[in-house]
Formats: sequence, structure tokens, C-alpha cells
Amino acid sequence: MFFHDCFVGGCDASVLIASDNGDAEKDAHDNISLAGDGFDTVAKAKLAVEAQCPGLVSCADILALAARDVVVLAGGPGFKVELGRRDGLVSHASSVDGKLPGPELDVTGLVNLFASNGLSITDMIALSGAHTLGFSHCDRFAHRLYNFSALMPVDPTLDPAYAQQLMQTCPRVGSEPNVVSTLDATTPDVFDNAYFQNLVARKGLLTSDQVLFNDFRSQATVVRFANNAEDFNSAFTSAMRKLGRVGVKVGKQGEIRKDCSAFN
Ligand code: HEM
Ligand SMILES: [Ca+2]
Ligand SMILES: [Ca+2]
Repeated sequence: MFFHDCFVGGCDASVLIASDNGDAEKDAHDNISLAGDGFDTVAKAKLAVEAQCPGLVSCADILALAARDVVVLAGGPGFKVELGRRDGLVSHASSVDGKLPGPELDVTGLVNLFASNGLSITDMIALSGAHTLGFSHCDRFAHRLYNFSALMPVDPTLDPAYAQQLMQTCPRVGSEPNVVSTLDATTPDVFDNAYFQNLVARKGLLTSDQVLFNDFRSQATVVRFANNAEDFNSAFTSAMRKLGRVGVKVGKQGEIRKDCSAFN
């Protein structure tokens, strides 16, 4: 959620706005699968903070802190979060188009999108390591199993046994739209560097994951993170801090929302 917020109009909690007409950022296709639990958690934290010191802590800052806290709760590294973001004044579903990476992107596409937000290729690789946690719906990667190309239905960069396993989870026909697979095949609920070890073993779920190992520009960094958890942790925390600076609003450019899901 923090990532999807920061890449659309900066880290300003625009992703949290709810609209009666279904035309806020959270209603956009790329955001529709953001977990309801995430929105609930931010709302609860906001209530607790408002009770102690009303009107002082922005929803954008709460989102940044919550992103850090979930990493720590899942066994990942702790880090200091810079604060002082103001909450944005606009949120349109149409603003999301083209701002977030699709799962089919190659390294060039990923590098360009992250560069447009001031993030390096190393930051991009480290942040992709967030896929050490969580799930993806079948429709985001099923093309790798059934229609990769005319001659090769299965993506040849996918480990064959892993591909078989994914086909069981996501059958070509009759798959429920809500079926998911874990993004990290080995430790989906632990924040660790197993995601990178999986990429080396050709068990990256999304195209955008696996290309990080396959492409010579990112391979050495993937191997380094796979072999050295400390290297990954420090690159991840540094990249999260940089992500948290994207498009930050100050003064009249924003406000401190009373309710994270509505403008004041
Ligand atoms: C590098 C480009 C990225 C692409 C193409 C990408 C794409 C995706 C896709 C397609 C999903 C599955 C969505 C679904 O089907 O529900 C997903 C899930 C997820 N992504 Fe990314 N992502 C990228 C980068 C990031 C970054 C930078 C972060 C955070 C720093 C992140 C954190 C997550 C998390 C935590 C999930 C799991 C959500 C859940 O289980 O509810 N991703 N991503
Ligand atoms: Ca935003
Ligand atoms: Ca993991």
C-alpha cells in the first residue's frame, strides 16, 4: 500500500481516500487487490494516535510507519522512518494509469519506472524483495503457464516442477478469480531473503520477479542478496527510506486528515 501510495502523486495517503462513486485511486484496477486489512490497520492506528494528539500525525506518515512495522513483525529489519508528510488533496482512479509497474514488465521497464521516482536499479531490486511476503492472484502470472508464446506455452525461465505446482493451484479453466499463490514459494510469511534464493532457483512467481535474475544488469545484485541477508536488509531499509521521500507534500500542498479515508 505504501508503494502504491508513493508512486501515485507521492507519499500522501491518496490511496486511502474512499469515494462514493468508485473513482478514487483505491478503485483503480492496480489497487483493487490491496488488502482490506491494510486499510483497517491504518484506520485503527489513526484513531489511537488522534486520541493522544489530535491533528498532528498525517495518514501518509502512519502508512510509512505501518509499512515498517509489518516488516519488523514478519521478522525483518527495523529502521527509522522519516516523518512530516502531509496528506494529499486529490485522489482519482484515472491518475493510477501507467504509474505502477505491471507484473509483465522487463528490467528496462522496471528501471525506467523506478528511475522516474528517483530510485536506482539497486533500490528497485531491493524493494522487489517485499515479495518475500504475501500473495498474487492467478491472473497476474497465468500467462507464464499457458500462453507464454506460440511455440512455448510455458515460460522456459520457470523451474518445471514449480510450473507444475502453479498449474495445480491455477488451472487453465475453472480457476476461481480469487485463487492466489504465494509470491515467495518457500517462506511466504517471513520477511527474509528467500525471495532472492527462489529467483536464483528460477522460482520467481511474476515475470517482473524472475527477470531480475535473468537479466545481466540485475543478476549480480540478486545473487548477492540471495547469499547475504545483511546486504539485502540494508539495501531494503535504505530503499524504503528513499521511497518514503517520493513527492512528499509540505505546507498548503496538503493537510493532516482527520479521517484517512476522507479529505477534511
Ligand atoms: C517491482 C515492481 C513490482 C511489481 C511488478 C509488483 C507487482 C505485484 C503484483 C502483481 C502483486 C499481486 C497482486 C495481487 O494479485 O493481488 C504484488 C503483491 C505485492 N507486492 Fe508488489 N510489485 C512490485 C513492487 C513492489 C514493491 C516495491 C513493494 C513494496 C515495497 C511491493 C509489495 C508487495 C506486497 C507486500 C504484495 C503482497 C500483497 C498481499 O499479499 O496482499 N511490491 N505485487
Ligand atoms: Ca499518493
Ligand atoms: Ca519470505
